[in-house]
Amino acid sequence: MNDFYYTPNPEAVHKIQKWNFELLGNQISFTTDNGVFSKKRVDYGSVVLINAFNINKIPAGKILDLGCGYGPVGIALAKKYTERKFDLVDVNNRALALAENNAKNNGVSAQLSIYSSNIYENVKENFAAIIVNPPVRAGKEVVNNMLSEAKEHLVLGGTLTAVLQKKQGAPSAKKLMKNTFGNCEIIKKDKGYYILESIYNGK
Ligand SMILES: C[S@@+](CC[C@H](N)C(=O)[O-])C[C@H]1O[C@@H](n2cnc3c(N)ncnc32)[C@H](O)[C@@H]1O
Repeated sequence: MNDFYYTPNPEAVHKIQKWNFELLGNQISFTTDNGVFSKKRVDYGSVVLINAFNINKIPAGKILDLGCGYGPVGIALAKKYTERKFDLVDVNNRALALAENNAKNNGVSAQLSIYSSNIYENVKENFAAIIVNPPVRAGKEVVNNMLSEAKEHLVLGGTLTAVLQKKQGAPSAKKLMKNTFGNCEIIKKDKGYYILESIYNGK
């Protein structure tokens, strides 16, 4: 059975769960299901990522939540930064339907465009920031493409912010980001999770 969270149509038997989680000072209600990533609580790496992301560092413009799952990153940021617009994309249709529903239930639908995309395939704009908790289980090629192709989808001064565990490839991801952008900083380390950030400076 296809029970992977990183495929378009997971076949896992549905098991809807509803719970609340506080992110950036807001109580957010989530509905999740089998066949999506981190269905019982917001992934710790995503929490560290959301908290480390600095909106004051980025230019004006939209933000891309790449591999949005059921939507915790984009929804938490939209709830806090009400003046911003976001695109949320994922390859998993079950996760996308949950993200739509979660956006509606938390009153942020108007700020979000949620659509299917295999990495950047259907992403047609350039963003002020791309934020990603990459699908390590989907393999290195997907993760590396998410990081290295980000450059083609950022406006000048835009940032790529990614979370990876040290033991799941953060050091090599840092090298890749440095090679691609000419810069990469570890902006936060927490329990083995590294938050990596590169700025697109036109080179
Ligand atoms: C580690 S999860 C993070 C999910 C969500 N951002 C969160 O914080 O819970 C990575 C996400 O990337 C998605 N993904 C996997 N392969 C993808 C691809 N080729 N293109 C777009 N998204 C993909 C998965 O379906 C999954 O939802």
